[in-house]
Amino acid sequence: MSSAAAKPILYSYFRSSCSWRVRIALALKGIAYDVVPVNLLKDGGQQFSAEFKAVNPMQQVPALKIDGITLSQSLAIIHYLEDTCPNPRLLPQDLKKRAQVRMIADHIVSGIQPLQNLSILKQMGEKKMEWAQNCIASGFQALEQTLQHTAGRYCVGDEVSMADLCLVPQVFNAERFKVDMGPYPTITRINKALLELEAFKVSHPSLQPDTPAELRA
Ligand SMILES: O=C(O)/C=C\C(=O)CC(=O)CC(=O)O
Repeated sequence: MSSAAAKPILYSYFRSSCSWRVRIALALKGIAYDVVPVNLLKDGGQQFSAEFKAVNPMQQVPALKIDGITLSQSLAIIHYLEDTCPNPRLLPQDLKKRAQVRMIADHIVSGIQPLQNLSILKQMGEKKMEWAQNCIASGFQALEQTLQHTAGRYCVGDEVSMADLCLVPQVFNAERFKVDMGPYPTITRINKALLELEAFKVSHPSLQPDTPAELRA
């Protein structure tokens, strides 16, 4: 069998929001894969090991070995899955809606999550919680307003899109960092609707092979 036919391998950490985005895409598209867990806290962070650096020089999860290449950066991975496995589609056909999906995804992926990721929080010491709350809250204020124009049942209209794959893991982080979700009724409603879908359930941080027993669903 050629490497192109091998099952993809996802390097993942159960509660990494970026890993979860990719797990949702794989689940929605029905792509079977094996998980190699990378524990971001253990041994000073397994992402910094020489072994993992050889897989992903960026020393971050997720990374996906697929079709003979190794990809990192969750949205680049999701776009590859979209290009190679277009059903169900995660980008709307309508070009304006498509741009709105990308706008929302980028807002979360570039404008919120990197400000509250592990490497930044480590440098915040005691201010960690407050910092994460402020970054997520200011990002969500903008997102709430944006969604009031774009949302149907989901972030953009009534079809699940890449924006939704970014939203749900970011709300999980917000809850983890005890952000008051009161001011974001649209975000809360869409998150709830998405969590009813099977692909969002099976990929949830509480159900992963590396989820610690005390956090398992
Ligand atoms: O505290 C830990 O268990 C370690 C890391 C994470 O969960 C992942 C992140 O860096 C946050 C994120 O996904 O945005």
